[in-house]
Amino acid sequence: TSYRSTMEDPWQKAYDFAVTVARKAGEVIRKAGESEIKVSTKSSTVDLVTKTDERVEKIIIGSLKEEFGEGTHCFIGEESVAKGEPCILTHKPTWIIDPVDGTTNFVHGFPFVAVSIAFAVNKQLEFGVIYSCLEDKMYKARNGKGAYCDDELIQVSDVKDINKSIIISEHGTDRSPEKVKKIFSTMQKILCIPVHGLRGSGTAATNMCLVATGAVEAFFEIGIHCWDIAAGAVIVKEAGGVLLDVDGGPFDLMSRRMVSANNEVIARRIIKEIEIFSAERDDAPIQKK
Ligand SMILES: O=P(O)(O)O[C@H]1[C@H](O)[C@@H](O)[C@H](O)[C@H](O)[C@@H]1O
Ligand SMILES: [Mg+2]
Repeated sequence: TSYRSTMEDPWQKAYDFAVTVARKAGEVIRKAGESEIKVSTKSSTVDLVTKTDERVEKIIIGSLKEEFGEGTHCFIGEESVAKGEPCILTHKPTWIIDPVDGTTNFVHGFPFVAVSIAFAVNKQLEFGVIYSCLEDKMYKARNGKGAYCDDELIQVSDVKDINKSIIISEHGTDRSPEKVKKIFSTMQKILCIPVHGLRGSGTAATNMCLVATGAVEAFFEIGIHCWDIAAGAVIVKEAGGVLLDVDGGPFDLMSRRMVSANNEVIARRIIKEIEIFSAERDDAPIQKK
């Protein structure tokens, strides 16, 4: 089935609502950061989760269900998937949510924490909203309508010379020595091209906003999940940037890997240096126990 609305601008209401919900969620996160944070772990001892992640996801999904009806819209949320909900993108209108992107930052008071909400229909991303709640910056973009930070149009940098670039990557939460070795080997090669600098904010969502505003030229990572990058993908694209797979092929939201850049020249130059390692797809069938 293909989902279409008869209205001229079918998803404007959903887009506006997402901005309101993201702001509300960010306020909850900001307040929660003022008191003691209780930390648990998920896939590894450095994959952190807090009560706030779970609470904020419930608030976001609860508000969206109330507004758009249960049944008709689908939801992929980081904490719901952690609890066993499916992570499969269908043609149905689907919300892809990371309630707290940068949970480690949140726990430590490192000032980059974002709420990421994206919306896809017929497997195409329609819009993305990222609220960097400690900086109080609202990033948003709708397919074909430009990208904004606090209502100001944003644009990627026009640097084409890799020697004049800043590149972002992250280490992720899988610390198996072979993977860490590849991550650092890639970083070493990029640093020695040389580039002006290597950075990392600790959240994929914020990193993609930094590409979109032109503060950096590219952000790439293997091991991220669809909820980390779905909203950012629309924002980067609408700011004039490009998205590619780490092997140079087309970007695949569920593949756990991505290069986002200001242009294809920079993206392909980075791709030449990336040492690829495996990460199981987000939509891989769940292993029967
Ligand atoms: O788990 P949260 O939602 O904080 O998200 C992840 C970040 O977005 C990654 O870039 C980053 O590399 C980490 O994998 C981190 O887990
Ligand atoms: Mg995340």
